[in-house]
Formats: sequence, structure tokens, C-alpha cells
Amino acid sequence: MHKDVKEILYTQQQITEKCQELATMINHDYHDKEVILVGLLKGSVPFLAELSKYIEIDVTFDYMDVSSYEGVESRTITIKKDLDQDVKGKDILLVEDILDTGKTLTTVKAMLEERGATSVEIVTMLDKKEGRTYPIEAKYVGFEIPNAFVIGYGLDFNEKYRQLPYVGILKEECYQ
Ligand SMILES: O=P(O)(O)OC[C@H]1O[C@H](OP(=O)(O)OP(=O)(O)O)[C@H](O)[C@@H]1O
Ligand code: HPA
Ligand SMILES: [Mg+2]
Repeated sequence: MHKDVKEILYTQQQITEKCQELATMINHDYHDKEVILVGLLKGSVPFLAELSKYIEIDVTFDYMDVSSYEGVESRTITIKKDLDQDVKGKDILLVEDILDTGKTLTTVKAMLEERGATSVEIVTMLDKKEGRTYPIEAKYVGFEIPNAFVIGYGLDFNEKYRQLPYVGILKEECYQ
């Protein structure tokens, strides 16, 4: 275990089994549709890679990289990398590592709906419900986690720890 990890929450094996379960639901729900899996960079990459191994329906992949800022009266989002394709009339499944305040996914979902997507749903590996400040829920949730700062399996602190093959809680002394 990495020296900065306080506790492992989910092992590689548990994450793989959860990806199989989630993919089974997605295969069922989207069997007659052609889905675009949209990974939000950078955190979603390991989860998207594992989940997609078990998806049997036809899907295509695309990626977005956004950063959002909270102003006094408004929320602005900067698109650092946009999708390669037009989503009008398409079924979109947003793939995330974590749903925390909900700011990122609320903004991206609204943006894709405005562009005319037929449906925009969310699959997230982790759901930190206590962190939520925006009223948004994911259709598919891997694990509900406590209100702690987590790293690994794509999740970073200051861009580090993304490569860890498990999800763990970061020691408080590393960010205090
Ligand atoms: O629900 P929220 O409060 O919006 O938080 C969740 C988002 O924050 C993190 O991304 P980050 O902006 O750190 O980018 P990264 O994926 O490159 O780490 C995470 O990967 C989610 O995208
Ligand atoms: O707990 C977290 N860890 C890493 N990145 C995050 N982005 C939102 N919440 C988290
Ligand atoms: Mg991050």
C-alpha cells in the first residue's frame, strides 16, 4: 500500500466486479441504442477502461475536459477539450470517477442537453452523497463513499496517485 494511504476502500478485484455489475445493467438498458460513452478527463480514464471491457452493446468513445469556477452570482465552465462529435439526437452516458458536489456533472449534463442530445445519463464509480451541493444523481453508481478525500483508480490529489490500482483514503497529514 502507498505510504500516503490511510485505508483502502475498494480493491482492484472489487472494482472489477462492480464494473461487471454496472456493465450488465447498461447492456440491458441500452440494448436497442447506440451509446456514446463520454469520459471526463482525466479522472475517469481507469474506470472507463475497466467498465467498457464488459459492455457488449455497440458504443463509441469520446472525451471532454472541463474546469468550472464558482462566481458570486454565476457558474462558468471552461472547456479545455470538447467532444469530437455532434451529440444532437444521440444517447450519452457520462462516465465519471466521482460525483461529489455535483458541479461538474450538472454543468456538463446541461450543456449536452442544450446541444440536443436525446438522453444524458451518468455512470460514476464513486458517489460521495454528503458532498453534494447540486441536486444531481447518477443513474448507475458503483460505490457510495463516506465524506473523505479519496485517491487512486484515476482520482488525484495535486495530480498524484491516479495510478494506484485501488481506491483509498488519503492521510490527512498529506493535505493539511
Ligand atoms: O462533483 P464535483 O465536486 O464537481 O467533483 C467531481 C469532479 O472533480 C474531479 O475532477 P477534477 O476537476 O479534479 O479533474 P480531474 O478528473 O482531471 O482530476 C473528479 O474527477 C470529478 O470530475
Ligand atoms: O475525494 C476526492 N478525491 C479526488 N478528487 C476529487 N474531486 C472531488 N472529490 C474528490
Ligand atoms: Mg482532480
